[in-house]
Amino acid sequence: MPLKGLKVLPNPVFSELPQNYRLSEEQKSFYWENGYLVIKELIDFTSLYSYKQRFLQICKGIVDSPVMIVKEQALFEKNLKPEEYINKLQEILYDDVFMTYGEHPRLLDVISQFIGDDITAIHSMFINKPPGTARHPPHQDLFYFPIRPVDKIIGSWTAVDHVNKDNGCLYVIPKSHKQDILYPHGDVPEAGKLYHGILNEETLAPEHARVSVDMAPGDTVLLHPRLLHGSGPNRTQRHRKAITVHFASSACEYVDVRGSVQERLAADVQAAATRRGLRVSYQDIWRYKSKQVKGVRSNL
Ligand SMILES: O=C(O)CCC(=O)C(=O)O
Ligand SMILES: [Fe+2]
Repeated sequence: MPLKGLKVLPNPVFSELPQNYRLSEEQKSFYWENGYLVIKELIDFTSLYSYKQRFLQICKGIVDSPVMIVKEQALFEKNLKPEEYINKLQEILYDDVFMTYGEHPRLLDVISQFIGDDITAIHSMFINKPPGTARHPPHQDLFYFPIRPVDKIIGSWTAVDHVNKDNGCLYVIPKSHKQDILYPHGDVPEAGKLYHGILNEETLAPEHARVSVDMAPGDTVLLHPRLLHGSGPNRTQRHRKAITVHFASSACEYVDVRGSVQERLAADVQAAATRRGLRVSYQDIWRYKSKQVKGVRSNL
């Protein structure tokens, strides 16, 4: 019988590694110059293990969790086990176990060295990427966020499994965040309906400008929200698990995206909410799904 309602206590003690992490000047300037920064072994194995376990418990339906489950349709149609077709879990900030990532003291210490001590987590996912998953086309995360200023938003993506080119690791286009351009995004070939990518991607930097980010479990890459990045298909028999949260300074503001390239997505998201009987603005949706993780909540 499923143990619905089983309460799994979060593990607030991260004993394997120190709770703080001081960045060097070189690391900080690498981030601002290139739009990304890899930090080796930032997250401890106890935490990573608890995220893997939580994912499997959710797949098996033995715990209650408020996360949103996203399936890869082509894999779902093959009658596989849930962990072989569930591509990702969204909105993980209010899950008892996954929330320990967005509130991880060592990660927040790093984040505060870029955006200050008042931090709101705005977007969150656990990504499974099972064997056979399609590519995630090149995109800019800022396309999704009705929040500015851009330099006060930062993404954190931690490898839970080993990730390399074969199982669809991330790639980045270094320095692409430096141009003050937010590209139009939409449906693109081979990416299914799950992901938006930049339209006319052939006009972007050539393939060889892409830098693959191979990572071991616990390694973490920080991403500037305007940086062009994506990931390849998973061509192996291994999963490619990762956990990711975007953070913004709580002093950021919601902005009106009408008249911008973000307008259509905002209208689609709002229309979907309206169909479910929710009369809320796009900004309200972002307000509901975000969470204060450090300091004082002000504008967001
Ligand atoms: O994990 C991936 O493959 C890509 C994740 C990503 O860039 C995103 O969801 O915005
Ligand atoms: Fe992304």
